[in-house]
Amino acid sequence: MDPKDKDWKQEQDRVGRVKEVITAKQEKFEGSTSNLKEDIIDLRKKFWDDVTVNIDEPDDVIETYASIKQQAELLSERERSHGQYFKSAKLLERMQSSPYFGRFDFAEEDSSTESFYIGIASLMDEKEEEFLVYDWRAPVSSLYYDYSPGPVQYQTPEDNIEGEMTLKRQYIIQNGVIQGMFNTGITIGDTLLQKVLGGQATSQMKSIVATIQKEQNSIIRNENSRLLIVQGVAGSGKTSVAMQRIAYLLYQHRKQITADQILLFSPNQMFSSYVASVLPELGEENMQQSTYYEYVQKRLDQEYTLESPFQQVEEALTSRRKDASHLFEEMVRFKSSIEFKQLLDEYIDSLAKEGFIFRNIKFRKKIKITAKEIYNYFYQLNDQMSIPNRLELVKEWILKKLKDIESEEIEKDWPEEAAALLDKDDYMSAYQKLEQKQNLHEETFNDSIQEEQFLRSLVVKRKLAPLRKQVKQFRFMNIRKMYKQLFDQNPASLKLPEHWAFFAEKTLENLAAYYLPVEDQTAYLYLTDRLEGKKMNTDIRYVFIDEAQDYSAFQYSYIKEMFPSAHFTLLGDVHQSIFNHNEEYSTVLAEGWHQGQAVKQELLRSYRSTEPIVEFTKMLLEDGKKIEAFNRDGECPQIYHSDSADAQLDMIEKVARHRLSQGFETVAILCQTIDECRAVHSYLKEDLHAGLIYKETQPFQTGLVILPVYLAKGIEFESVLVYNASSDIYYKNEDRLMLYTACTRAMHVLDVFYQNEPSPFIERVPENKYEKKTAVQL
Ligand SMILES: Nc1ncnc2c1ncn2[C@@H]1O[C@H](COP(=O)(O)OP(=O)(O)OP(=O)(O)O)[C@@H](O)[C@H]1O
Repeated sequence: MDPKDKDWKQEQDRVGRVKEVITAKQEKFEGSTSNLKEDIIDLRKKFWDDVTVNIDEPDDVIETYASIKQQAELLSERERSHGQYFKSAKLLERMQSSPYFGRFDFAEEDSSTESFYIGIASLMDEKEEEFLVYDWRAPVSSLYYDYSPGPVQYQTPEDNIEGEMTLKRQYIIQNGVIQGMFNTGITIGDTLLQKVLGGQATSQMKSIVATIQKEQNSIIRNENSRLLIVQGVAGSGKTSVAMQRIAYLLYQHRKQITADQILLFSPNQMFSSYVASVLPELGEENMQQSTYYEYVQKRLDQEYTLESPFQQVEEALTSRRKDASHLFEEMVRFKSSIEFKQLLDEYIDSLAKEGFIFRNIKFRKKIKITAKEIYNYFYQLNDQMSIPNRLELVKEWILKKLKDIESEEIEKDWPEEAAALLDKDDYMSAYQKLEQKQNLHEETFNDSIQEEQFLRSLVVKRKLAPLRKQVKQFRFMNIRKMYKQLFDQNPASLKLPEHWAFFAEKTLENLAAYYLPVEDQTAYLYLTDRLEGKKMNTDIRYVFIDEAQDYSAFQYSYIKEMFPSAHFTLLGDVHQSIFNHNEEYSTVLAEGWHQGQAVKQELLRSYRSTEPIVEFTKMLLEDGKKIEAFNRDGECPQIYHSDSADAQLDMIEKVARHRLSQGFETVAILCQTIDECRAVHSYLKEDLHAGLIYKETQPFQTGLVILPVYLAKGIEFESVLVYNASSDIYYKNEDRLMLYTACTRAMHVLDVFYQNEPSPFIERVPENKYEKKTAVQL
C-alpha cells in the first residue's frame, strides 16, 4: 500500500490521535510519579521519626517491632508502585514511537464489525472506556496470529467466540509515522517478516512480537501441559518463542506469578546476556536465568576443580584426534544415563544398612567425637527411618555433644588467654552485651567474676561457631569418600556395567586430584541430596530449558526432582546435539517425563537463514528433507577448496575482509576446537581487529569474531565462515551435527573452507546447492 492511498491517510490520522492519548497519559503519569518519588524520599528521611522505639518492657519491644514493620511495608509498597509506574512509563514511551503493529477487523456472529489494533501493551481511551490498542497477549489478539481473513474463533477463559475476520493489516510505525502498511493473507506478513529477517544482527536478541507465526503462537500460548517439548529445527525461533512465552505467562498469570518464579536454563553465559533485553523491551521483568554449570558451581566449586561442559567437548574432540580410547566415550555415556542413577539408588539403599562414612569431629586439633562413634550412633537408629531422617537425629545428637564440649572448654585455660587477646571493639561489644543482660535481670552491680565467665564463654562460642555451622550442613558425613567407595570397593551387591574397571580407575584418579568432570557432577549432587534430603525448590513455577538436546537423561531426572512444583518447557533440536546426548533427548521426546501429560510440538520452518543457506544446510543432515525455508533470497553458500593449511588461512583472511567491507556487522569464523581458533586468530592481520572467544563467560560482541562452534550455540551472525570443514575433521556423526550447527548460525551469507578433501557430509549435498571455489575472486 502506498502513502497516497485513502486508507493510509486515515490510518496516519488514527496514529496521531492515539499518540495524543499517550501524551496525555504520560503527563498524568509524570505527575503521579513525581508525587510518589517525593513520598518515598520523605518516607526514607523520616523513617525513624514515625517509628516509636521503646524497648523498656517486652510489650514495648513488640510494639516497636510492629511500628517498624508498618513503616517498612509502607515504604516498600510505595517503592513497588514507583517501579510499576516506571515500567508503564517506559512502555508508553515506546508506544509513543510505535503504538501498534497490527490490526484486524472482526465481527462476532450477528454483531457489527469492530477493528482491533494490536501492540506491545493495552491502551485505553481518555475515558478509560474503550481499548485503542490491545495487548498482544489478550485472548482476542490470538486471532491476529492464528488466522487469515475468513471464519475464525478464539478462546476466552469463559467461552469460545466465533465470527468472521474481514481484514488483517500490518504496520511499520517509527517515530509516530507510518513507514509501511500491508494487508496480509495466509501468514503474517511475509513482507514485514522479510524486512525483519533481512536486517542486521545485534548483540542483543530482538522480540518477535509483531511477526509471531501461527505454529509459534500455539507454543507461546500453551496453557495446559505440565511438560511442553518443542523439537524445532535450527533457526525456527525456539529461543524467541521461549522469551515470548515467558512474557505471555507473566501477563496471563500476573496475579499468581512473578518473574522470579520462572527459571530459564540457558546454554552458556554469553547466551544469557544475548537474551537479557527481550523481556524488558516488552515491559516485563527478566526471569531468573542460570546455566546448569553455574548451579553445579554454586554447590561444588569450593571442594573441587570442576570441568565445564565446554571443556568436556574440547577434551572429547582433542582425545578423539589422538585416537584415544572409545572407553572414555562409553564412560561419559554411562554416567549420563538413568542406569547410573539406578546404580546409585541401589548403592544408597545399601548404605542404609552399612558402609556409611563419617568424619571425626575435631576441635582445636583434638578429636572430640570419632567417626566410629557417629557410625555406631547412626546404625543403632531404627533402620525403618530414611537416611535423611536418621542424619537429622545424628545432627541433633552431635550438636548436643558440642554443648557439653562447650561447657568443658570454658573451664580450661585457653579461653582466658584468648579473652585477654580480644581487641578493643570486641571487648567493648561483649561488655555492652553483658551490661544489657545485667540490666534485663535488674542486677545493678558490676560483677567481675561474671564478666570473666562471660568473656570465656564468648570466646569458646566463637571458636565453636564454624564447627556448629558445618555440623548443621551435614559436613560430618564424608560424601567424597562414599562416592569414591562406590568405585574402589565395587560392592558385590550391585550390578555393575561392562568396562566398570576402566570407569573406576579413571574416576578414582580424578577424585584423588579433586577434579570432577561433567559426567560425575550430577551423580555427585544426586548422591549428596539423597543422603542429606533433597534440596527442592518449590517456588519456581515454570522451568524453561533451551538447547534441551544438550542435557543428559540423568540431568533431566535430577532437574525434574529439583523443581517439583514447576511446569516445564523444553526447547531443543536433535540435530544440534554436540554433547552426545541426542539419544537421550530423543527418548525424552518419545516418552515424555510425565506420562500422559507431555505435549510435543514441532517447528520445521527456519527463519534465521536465507533460503539458499537453508537448502544447503538441510542436505547436511540424514533426515533434513522436511526442514522448510522461509522465502528470503540470498547468495548461494560458497565452498572454498585449498590444498594447504596456509592457503586456507589466506582465503579465510580475504573472505573475512570482503564480508566486513560489504557492511556485515557480525561476522564469525567458526572452528571445531580452541586450538584451531587460536591458529586462525594469530594468522589474521591485526587491522581486522578479530576478537577471539574461547570462554563462555565472554560477552557477545559485534565485528569479526573467532570462536568454537560449541560456544556459538543459540547465537547467530550475519556472515559465517566455517574453518576446516575437511574430511579428517568433520567425519563422524557427531561432526555432522557440529557442522550443521556451525552452518546454521548464518543469517545472510555462508562461506565454508576445507583443505584437500571436503567433509563427506558436504560431498553428499547436491552441487547445485552451493558454489565451488578454488580461489578467492571478489
Ligand atoms: N516469527 C518470527 N518473526 C521474526 N523473526 C523471527 C521469528 N521467528 C524466528 N525469528 C528470527 O529467527 C532467528 C532465529 O530464532 P531463534 O534464535 O529463536 O531460533 P532457534 O530455534 O532458537 O535457533 P537455534 O536452535 O538454531 O539456535 C532470530 O533472528 C529470530 O529473531
